[in-house]
Amino acid sequence: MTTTKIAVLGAGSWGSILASILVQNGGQVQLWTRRPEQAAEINEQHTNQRYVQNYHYPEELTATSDLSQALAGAQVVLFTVPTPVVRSVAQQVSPLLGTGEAAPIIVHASKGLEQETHCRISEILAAMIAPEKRQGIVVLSGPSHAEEVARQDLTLITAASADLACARQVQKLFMNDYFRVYTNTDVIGVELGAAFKNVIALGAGALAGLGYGDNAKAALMTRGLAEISRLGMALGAKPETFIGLSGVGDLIVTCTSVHSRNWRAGQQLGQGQSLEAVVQNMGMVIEGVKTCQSAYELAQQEKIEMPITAAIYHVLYEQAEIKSEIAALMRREGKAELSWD
Ligand SMILES: NC(=O)C1=CN([C@@H]2O[C@H](COP(=O)(O)OP(=O)(O)OC[C@H]3O[C@@H](n4cnc5c(N)ncnc54)[C@H](O)[C@@H]3O)[C@@H](O)[C@H]2O)C=CC1
Ligand SMILES: O=C(CO)COP(=O)(O)O
Repeated sequence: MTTTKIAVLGAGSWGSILASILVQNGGQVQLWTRRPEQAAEINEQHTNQRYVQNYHYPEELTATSDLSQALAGAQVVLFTVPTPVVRSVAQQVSPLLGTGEAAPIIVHASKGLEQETHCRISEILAAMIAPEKRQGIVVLSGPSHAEEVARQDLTLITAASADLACARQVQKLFMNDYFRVYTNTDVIGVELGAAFKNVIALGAGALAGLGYGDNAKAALMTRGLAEISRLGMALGAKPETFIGLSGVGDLIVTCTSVHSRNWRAGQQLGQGQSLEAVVQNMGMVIEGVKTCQSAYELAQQEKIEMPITAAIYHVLYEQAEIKSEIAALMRREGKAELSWD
């Protein structure tokens, strides 16, 4: 069996742990970071303390701050940088890729929408990387906190692509005894479920920060899923995707886990901290904050009712009080639960 050469771009918590799985599965991985000192820490100490504490990376994993070195001969290029920088990283990557037979499969594992354009990540990648420089674009998504994957807890995710053969190749690269991958062809549904669940997780954290209990959490998740599905379907997603791993699966994990940065950010907002302080102190990406604006604007554009998303938008962008937003949600006129009733 030939070894697959893989470039992983972004050495934060998710990129570094995905790189670790790929090495454990026999891949030849180059992990790219902008910061030479982080590459040195990974190569020499086999740690990445700022992002994943107390974890020893496989010694075969090599990191580099030289993008052309990371991409040299790569058959698979995995983007794991935060949504706001995907476009600029793809712009740097594109001139360094081979064409035709030498073109790699492009994979991404980021969960957000570009704030200004509302683009999904695969749309950004398709715009920035010419068709002759890629075999296909695959999205990896599902309930998967890096901290738990690091300790080899059982994790199931989805590899979605319009090109099923590419999704199957990526599935094969990642599958092992603790990491199981399903394929899906609904790229829109998988990407939108991943992006919008982060917004709802901010709300779940805020409820926890204010001391609300499990009833409120379950209500928010259920009605949040209804909003995600409504907007997702208006934007071309298949409804069944939202009851899959990248939909309700990821919504559950992000709304209930202390590992979630979005949930923790919401909790801190609920406890009265300012958004600026929360973002500053997290030191890692909180995708839901920017994606909330895109979701809010898309809902208005598509004329889709998304009261929970709108309430979170009012808190994040219009300095609304969380408690008054909750009161307004509870006082909305009575509705049928299902839109077809
Ligand atoms: N952490 C997790 O458990 C999971 C994260 N994700 C998604 O993966 C994406 C990345 O998340 P994390 O790794 O957790 O974020 P992180 O905040 O831990 O790390 C982000 C990394 O991107 C790098 N970066 C930032 N700006 C950059 C730029 N302009 N050029 C190059 N590198 C840059 C940072 O230096 C850092 O190494 C997000 O979209 C997130 O939603 C998806 C599943 C699980
Ligand atoms: O997407 C995730 C788990 O599936 C990670 O969520 P956070 O970005 O909120 O930590």
